[in-house]
Amino acid sequence: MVLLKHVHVALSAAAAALGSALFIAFNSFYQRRVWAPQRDYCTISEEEEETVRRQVLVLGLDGAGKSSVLQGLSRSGPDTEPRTEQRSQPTRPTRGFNFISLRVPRCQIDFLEIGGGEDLRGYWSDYLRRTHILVFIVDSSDWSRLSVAKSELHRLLGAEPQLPVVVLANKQDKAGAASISELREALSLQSVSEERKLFLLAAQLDPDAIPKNSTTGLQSFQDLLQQLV
Ligand SMILES: Nc1nc2c(ncn2[C@@H]2O[C@H](COP(=O)(O)OP(=O)(O)OP(=O)(O)O)[C@@H](O)[C@H]2O)c(=O)[nH]1
Ligand SMILES: [Mg+2]
Repeated sequence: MVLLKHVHVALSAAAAALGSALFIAFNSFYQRRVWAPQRDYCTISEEEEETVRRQVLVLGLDGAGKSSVLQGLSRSGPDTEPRTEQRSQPTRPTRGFNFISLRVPRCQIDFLEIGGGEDLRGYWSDYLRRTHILVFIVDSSDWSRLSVAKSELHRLLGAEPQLPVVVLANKQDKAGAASISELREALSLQSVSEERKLFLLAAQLDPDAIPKNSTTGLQSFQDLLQQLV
């Protein structure tokens, strides 16, 4: 059993590594076609080729809402209301990685999610070095695992002391969800050095409520990232 578990973890790691390599190769090869919020696809002109690329690493425990956030970002432009036909699709646990690219003025932001399952968390820090911003997503209603989220977050903070961090307090729509001030305390954010750029934002991506209520927090999140990149 132990051997099988090791083989499984090794295979997951290999899949994540291979996935990342393919992701980089794919992006280099197809960098002339990127998704733009206001247009379906745009071809980058010579002038636009000076656009900088930034990587945002999206981490957090399994089920926190990482894939849902990426899906939400790819569905809504800067000021578009969610449309009925753009209802979110159910997400599945990410077993390796997941990515999207967003085009904002003068910048292409590559979002890379690594799955949050226990067997994948050990590989998170391998991806920090190439990252410009860390987004750490927390399920605000999952009180029983806030302490695990806290240790994982502080492990990452310790590994990259300079990296700007955005903590997204997701699932604010759920009954009993921790408030922003409760999360600041539960995640010990007050102990983080004042020199680090650290932000705590609320979000709610309830797949059933989104078409009715466009206040998901994703717009503020995207605006903040644009400021940081
Ligand atoms: N009520 C509610 N449900 C949410 C919210 N965000 C995500 N979910 C649901 O939470 C579940 C897990 O979301 P995912 O986006 O797959 O979570 P993940 O962080 O990508 O998980 P892994 O890929 O396993 O690491 C899905 O059923 C989502 O529909 C939210 O803000 N509110
Ligand atoms: Mg996922």
